[in-house]
Amino acid sequence: SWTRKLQKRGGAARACQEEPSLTSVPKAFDRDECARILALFEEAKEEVDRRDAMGISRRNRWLPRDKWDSVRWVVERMLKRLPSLPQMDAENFLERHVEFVLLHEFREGDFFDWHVDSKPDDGKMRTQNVNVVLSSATDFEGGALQVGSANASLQLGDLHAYPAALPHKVHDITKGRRYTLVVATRGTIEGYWAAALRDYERLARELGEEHPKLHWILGEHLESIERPEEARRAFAASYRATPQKPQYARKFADDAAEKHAAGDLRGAAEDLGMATLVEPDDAEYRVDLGVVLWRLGDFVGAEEQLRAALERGAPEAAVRAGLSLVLADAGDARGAAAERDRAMAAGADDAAAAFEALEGLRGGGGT
Ligand SMILES: O=C(O)CCC(=O)C(=O)O
Ligand SMILES: [Fe+2]
Repeated sequence: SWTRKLQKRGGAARACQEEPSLTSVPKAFDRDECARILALFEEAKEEVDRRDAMGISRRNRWLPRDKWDSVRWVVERMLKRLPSLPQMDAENFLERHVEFVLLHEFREGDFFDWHVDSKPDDGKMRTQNVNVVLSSATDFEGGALQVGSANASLQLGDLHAYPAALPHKVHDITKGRRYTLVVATRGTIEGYWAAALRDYERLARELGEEHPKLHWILGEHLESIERPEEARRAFAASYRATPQKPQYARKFADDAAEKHAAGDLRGAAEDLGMATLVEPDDAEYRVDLGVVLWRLGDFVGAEEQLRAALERGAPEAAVRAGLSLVLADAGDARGAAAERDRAMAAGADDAAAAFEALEGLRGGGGT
């Protein structure tokens, strides 16, 4: 199935041109119009939305559906200025293509970390986000709206549209208040998810080292389209890009040790696989993974990990002892003998101890 996946990927036509991601119309609404839009929400209930784990801190006011007639003129303007939206009259558009109409308020200290508002399997078919800036640039500080790698302009009345599936974030607001109108639209656009995946891959590549969450978003997407191996790599890249990377790797290795002790070899191999992806240069995790793969009967994988461990400075006598057992089990008696000799030459006592410990594991017991 691996090769099939790879073929599918390689064979897919690649767009040679990047999708337009953020469309901006400066001053699409004048000062009075912005005030009128704000006033539409005067009676709406204020909801404090604080979800730390998701990087959300803001206030929401939802426009109830029975008040949607009052934003028809706003939607009309959007349709006129954004020709890429499905064109029809505003009433129909609201009826068919609008999921919700929302006012965002960000106060000092608020933020909205990297996220996407659309997933292929969420059943919502949310496509474009349409935002109107309802505060003057002098009313607040910070709060940049970053859409992919671009920053949207934040002048009063500016109109922005971008794919809901394109990672975006509102940077920390350091002063004042920042209001935006959010109109969530849905539709069916051919190629939407293919374009989204290209964006995820590009952003992970270009910004991922500074913004680990972009790898995470890519990983979740790959998971949802059933590409679990690639998803794991993306999650590992996310851990790798954080300052806590050694702790994450250690945690995976510790979990693996527990699973190994409990006889869950597959679980242990998976966790150690993550540890080696998060800390590719760590010799110890490779030794552990090599041993688990050997016990699982994956001799090719085991040899690969043990040799990689040697290259990264793992204790030679013990690791060559392991290699010798792996090669013996793989049916390579000559290779096994050669590694045994090298192990003994590197340190007879250490080699003997390693042989004993590993032979103990081989009995199928060990625990
Ligand atoms: O700038 C804003 O408040 C909008 C940000 C956002 O995440 C959205 O509209 O989906
Ligand atoms: Fe969003």
